[in-house]
Amino acid sequence: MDERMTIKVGVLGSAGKMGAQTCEAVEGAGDLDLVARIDQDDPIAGLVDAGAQVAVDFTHPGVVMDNLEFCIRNGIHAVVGTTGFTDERLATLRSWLDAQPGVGVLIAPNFGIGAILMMRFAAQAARFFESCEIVELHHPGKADAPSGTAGRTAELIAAARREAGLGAMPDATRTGLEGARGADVDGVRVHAVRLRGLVAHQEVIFGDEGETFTIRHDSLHRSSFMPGVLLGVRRIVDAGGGLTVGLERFLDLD
Ligand SMILES: NC(=O)C1=CN([C@@H]2O[C@H](COP(=O)(O)OP(=O)(O)OC[C@H]3O[C@@H](n4cnc5c(N)ncnc54)[C@H](OP(=O)(O)O)[C@@H]3O)[C@@H](O)[C@H]2O)C=CC1
Ligand SMILES: O=C(O)C1=N[C@H](C(=O)O)C[C@H](O)C1
Repeated sequence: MDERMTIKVGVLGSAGKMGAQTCEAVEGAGDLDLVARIDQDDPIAGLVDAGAQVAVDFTHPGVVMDNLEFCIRNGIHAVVGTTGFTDERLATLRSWLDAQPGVGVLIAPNFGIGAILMMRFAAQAARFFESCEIVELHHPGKADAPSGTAGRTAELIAAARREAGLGAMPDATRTGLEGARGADVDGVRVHAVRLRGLVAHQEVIFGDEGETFTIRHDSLHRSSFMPGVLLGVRRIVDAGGGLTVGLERFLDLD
């Protein structure tokens, strides 16, 4: 490919588990050019010096907003896998992007194609079952719980239940140790497992009279996220600016 046609990519969190995998994937893509590796102690201005058009962020919920403020202000598109995006944070991003027309940001709770389908199928199934709980399972190096994916799945299920007119799920628990019933995310119970040997896994379990229905997704290696990351990089450049939440928006699922 003509070098002038390549997309110049910088990676934030480049020494981390996902950042390192992303650097390798970008270097292996003929249409992308890895121009900057930025980790904890490197100045983020390196993105501008290197002429990055797109920054991929796999850092930490505590620093990602500062990174995005910098990228947007400097006209650099961003593809973000880092977790921790509340409605309030998304509103802040929209206001920053309004001031920089043409700059695009993709926030993707999960880049795994199977994980996106899991979320989609869970939302479809939600209205047919009285009960639903989520079990997410990850490596013990994960800083946040529950996972961003589990939070997003719970929100999608809750929205589908509301639309179908379903009320609260049955649960007779009156006593118990704190945490035993997991976290309540929009009325959906989410349980987080942290275990050596795991990468990223999730089960969505539905139940009703006489039957259960389980949807399970397993990321067995971080390479599973890379086709989604590269797709996000390619699509954000032509997205016309603004905020996109969820890689499914680029997958033509409907
Ligand atoms: N959307 C998706 O599909 C996926 C999302 N994730 C999410 O991505 C995030 C990163 O995960 P993971 O790679 O496992 O985490 P790691 O802890 O392995 O990597 C994070 C890296 O970012 C570095 N870092 C911290 N602050 C900055 C900063 N200001 N600028 C640049 N780099 C910085 C860290 O340095 P130091 O260690 O010194 O702090 C570390 O090297 C998490 O939020 C995780 O949940 C993970 C997998 C898939
Ligand atoms: O930290 C991880 O590893 C992962 N984080 C994301 C999340 O919190 O949903 C995506 C995937 O589950 C891996």
